[in-house]
Amino acid sequence: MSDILTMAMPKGRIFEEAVELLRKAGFPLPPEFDDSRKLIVDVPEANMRFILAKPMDVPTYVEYGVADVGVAGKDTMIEEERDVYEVLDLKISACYLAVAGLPGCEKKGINPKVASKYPNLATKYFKEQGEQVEIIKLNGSIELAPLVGLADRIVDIVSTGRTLRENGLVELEKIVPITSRLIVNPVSYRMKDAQIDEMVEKLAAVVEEEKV
Ligand SMILES: Nc1ncnc2c1ncn2[C@@H]1O[C@H](COP(=O)(O)OP(=O)(O)OP(=O)(O)O)[C@@H](O)[C@H]1O
Ligand SMILES: O=P(O)(O)OC[C@H]1O[C@H](OP(=O)(O)OP(=O)(O)O)[C@H](O)[C@@H]1O
Repeated sequence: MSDILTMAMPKGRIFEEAVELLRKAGFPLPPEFDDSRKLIVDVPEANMRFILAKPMDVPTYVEYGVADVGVAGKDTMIEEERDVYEVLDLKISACYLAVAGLPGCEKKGINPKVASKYPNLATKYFKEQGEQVEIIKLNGSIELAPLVGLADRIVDIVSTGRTLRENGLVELEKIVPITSRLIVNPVSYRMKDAQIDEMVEKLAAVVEEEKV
């Protein structure tokens, strides 16, 4: 009998799509899984334990090895720069990161303010662009910042573009496309290689099938 495999799952919007993908790949996740408030769910039928974390924290749980594998948005991977392997693009929860602001905001003066939930990513991006900016870290409702004069521009996720549109903001530059990834702790990959390879193969087959 092989060891139990612990998987860190992001709560919130990625969760549902990730669960669907796992079920399609043949992992027998019980119906209670879908709307439980439990943070640790054992699935003995799959020889797995699931831990439910805040999306931005998934790479941390995997880096420290309390989870062998995890599902993480590419945005969190770029922001957190954790020491984990990214083994598969699950192609779920697609969106992108962009710079946005009020029309005309790109002409603002020296050291403009940029609000974001992704301070490391935003710092790196503007450095690469050769532009000096002041980053203001916010935790949500990023689009509010330029509307009330807290920031000149924002770096945030865009999906349908509805939040930008309904707040009179315009997209200035696309930074990077985002999807969720299967990530693995490097030590777990050595110790539980057969189990993890099997999981990657099963999920990769479903991702391939789902391709349009
Ligand atoms: N429209 C979208 N807005 C935000 N994130 C999206 C969107 N579409 C896909 N994602 C993915 O979902 C992840 C965020 O999920 P979610 O919004 O549930 O968590 P959160 O940012 O912690 O939200 P909250 O703080 O509101 O709980 C992002 O890391 C990104 O990879
Ligand atoms: O392009 P759209 O389809 O409008 O999606 C993008 C919006 O969704 C996310 O916010 P979320 O709903 O997670 O709330 P938050 O601002 O509190 O993070 C993101 O930060 C944008 O605000």
